[in-house]
Amino acid sequence: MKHYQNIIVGFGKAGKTLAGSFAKHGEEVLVIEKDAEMYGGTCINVACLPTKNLITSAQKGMSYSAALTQKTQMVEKLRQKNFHKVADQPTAQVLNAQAEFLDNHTLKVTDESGEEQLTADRIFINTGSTPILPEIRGIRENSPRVFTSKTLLDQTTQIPRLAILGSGPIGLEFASMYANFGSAVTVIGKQSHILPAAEPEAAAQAQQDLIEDGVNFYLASELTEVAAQDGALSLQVQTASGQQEISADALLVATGRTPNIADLHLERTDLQIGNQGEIVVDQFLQTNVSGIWALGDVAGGPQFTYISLDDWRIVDNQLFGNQTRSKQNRPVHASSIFLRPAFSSVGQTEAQLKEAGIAYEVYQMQTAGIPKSQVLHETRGQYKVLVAATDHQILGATIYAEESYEVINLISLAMQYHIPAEGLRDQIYTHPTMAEAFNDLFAGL
Ligand SMILES: Cc1cc2nc3c(=O)[nH]c(=O)nc-3n(C[C@H](O)[C@H](O)[C@H](O)COP(=O)(O)OP(=O)(O)OC[C@H]3O[C@@H](n4cnc5c(N)ncnc54)[C@H](O)[C@@H]3O)c2cc1C
Ligand SMILES: NC(=O)c1ccc[n+]([C@@H]2O[C@H](COP(=O)([O-])OP(=O)(O)OC[C@H]3O[C@@H](n4cnc5c(N)ncnc54)[C@H](O)[C@@H]3O)[C@@H](O)[C@H]2O)c1
Repeated sequence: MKHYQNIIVGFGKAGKTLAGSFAKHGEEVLVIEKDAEMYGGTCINVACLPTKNLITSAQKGMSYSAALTQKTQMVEKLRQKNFHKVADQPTAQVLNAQAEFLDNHTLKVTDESGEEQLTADRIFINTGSTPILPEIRGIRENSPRVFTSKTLLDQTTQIPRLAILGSGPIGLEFASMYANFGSAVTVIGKQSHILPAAEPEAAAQAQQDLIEDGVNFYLASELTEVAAQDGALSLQVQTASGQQEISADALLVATGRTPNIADLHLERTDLQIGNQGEIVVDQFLQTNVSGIWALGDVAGGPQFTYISLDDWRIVDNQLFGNQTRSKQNRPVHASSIFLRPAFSSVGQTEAQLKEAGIAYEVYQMQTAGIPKSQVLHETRGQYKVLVAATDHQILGATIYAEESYEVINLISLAMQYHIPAEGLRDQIYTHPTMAEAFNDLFAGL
C-alpha cells in the first residue's frame, strides 16, 4: 500500500489549485483524475469556457462548424496547460484512475493496469457534480437524441430544432447560443417565469429578448413523454392550456446537477451526506472524518468555478495561512448568465429587502441610454441598483446589459468594501464603457 502526504480526488478548480499550493510548500501531492479528457476539470473542458467560447462565436455570426473547431482547439490547449501546471511540479503527480473509498483512510484506484490501495495524511475530495436526469418516460430509451450539456458540446453538426428541458442557467445559455447559431429552440420549463429569483422586470425583459432572438417557451409546463418519431423526437408536454406535442431533432436535459459521489463508495466510510447528496463540511471545508476535506460542487452550495476557487482559498489559508478565512466570511460575489445581453446580479432583490423590512431606494435606468450600448450594437437591457435609505450602502444590483459580467464585479467590490453609491457616482470612468453609467444612475442621490 502506497502512502502520500496529500491525495486530491478529482482535477477540479479547487483541487488543481490546491495541488499548486502543496507543490509550492514542497509537500508531496497525488491528484487522481478518472478521465484523461477532463484534466483541468469541468469548467475548462465541458462547461464555463467551451460554452462561453461557443456563445461568443454564435453572437459574432460564426458558423457552428467553425465555432466548434475553435472551441475544440481552445479546450485542448487549456487541458494540456492545466495538466502540465500540476504534473510538472517536482512534488506533484497526476494519476489517471478511478478512485473509491475502502474505508475512512484507504482509497482504491483502478485503471487499465489494475488496482492499487493508497493512504494519505490528508485526502481532499473535489469530484464536482453530475447532471440530474429526471425520470420521464422515453428519456433514457432515446439516448442518442437526448443530450446533457457535456455531450451536446461534442455534437459535430448543428442541431436544426433543439428542445431544452429546464430554464436554469444551462438551459438559457444553450437556448441563447443555439438561437444565435440559427437553430429553432424550444425551452420547456417547470416554473411560470424564467429567472424566478431575480428582479421580475429584468427577468421579463430577458425572456422577451430571448423570444425576439427566436426562442420559443413552454413555461409552467411538464414534459411527460419522449418518443422517437421519423428520425426525430416527439415530446409530449403538459401545458397550462392542455397537452401539446413538440417535434424536435434533439433534447438537451438541463434540470440541475447533483454532487458527484456515486462512484466514491462513501457508504464504506463514516462521511456524512446531506439532503442534496453533498458531502457535509464545516465552515473550513473539513468533513466529519478527521483528515478528509471536500471542496467545490461536491461539497454543496453554489455551483460556480469561482466558489470552488474560493474553497481552495479557505483550505490554503487553514493549512498555510493565518487561518482567518472560512465559508462564513466569503467575500460578496455576483453571478452572470451569459445571454444576449448578459444577466448579472448580486446581493438582495427588492422582494427580499421588503420581506426583511429593510428601507431602501431604487436607482434604475434603461441600457439604451448608455452611449457604449450603441457602440456595442446591443441597446437592450436595464440597470437596477438598490441602496440603503440610511447610508447609501449598496444592497443589491441587477444589471441586464452587454458587458454586465464585468460591470457587476464593480458593484460586488463596492459592497465588499462598503463604498456607498456616492463613490460609484463620483468615480471617473474610462469612456465609452458600460461602467460609466453609474455617473448617471446615481445622479439623483
Ligand atoms: C454547461 C455548464 C456551464 C457552466 N458555466 C459556468 C460559468 O460560466 N461560470 C461558473 O463559475 N460556473 C459555471 N458552471 C459551473 C462550474 O463548471 C462548476 O461549478 C465547477 O466546474 C465545479 O468545479 P469543481 O472544482 O467542483 O470540480 P470539477 O471541475 O467538476 O472537477 C471534478 C473532477 O473530478 C473527476 N472525478 C469525479 N469522480 C472521480 C473519481 N471517483 N475518481 C477520480 N476522479 C473523479 C471528474 O472527472 C472531474 O474532472 C457551469 C457548469 C456547466 C455544466
Ligand atoms: N453562467 C454561469 O455561471 C453558469 C452557467 C451554467 C451553469 N451554471 C451552474 O450550473 C448549475 C446547474 O445549472 P442548471 O441550469 O442545470 O441547474 P439549475 O438547478 O440552476 O436549473 C434547473 C432548472 O430546471 C428546472 N427543472 C428541474 N426539473 C425539471 C423538469 N422535470 N422539467 C422542467 N424543468 C425542470 C428547474 O426548475 C430549474 O429552473 C447551476 O446551479 C449554476 O450554478 C452556471
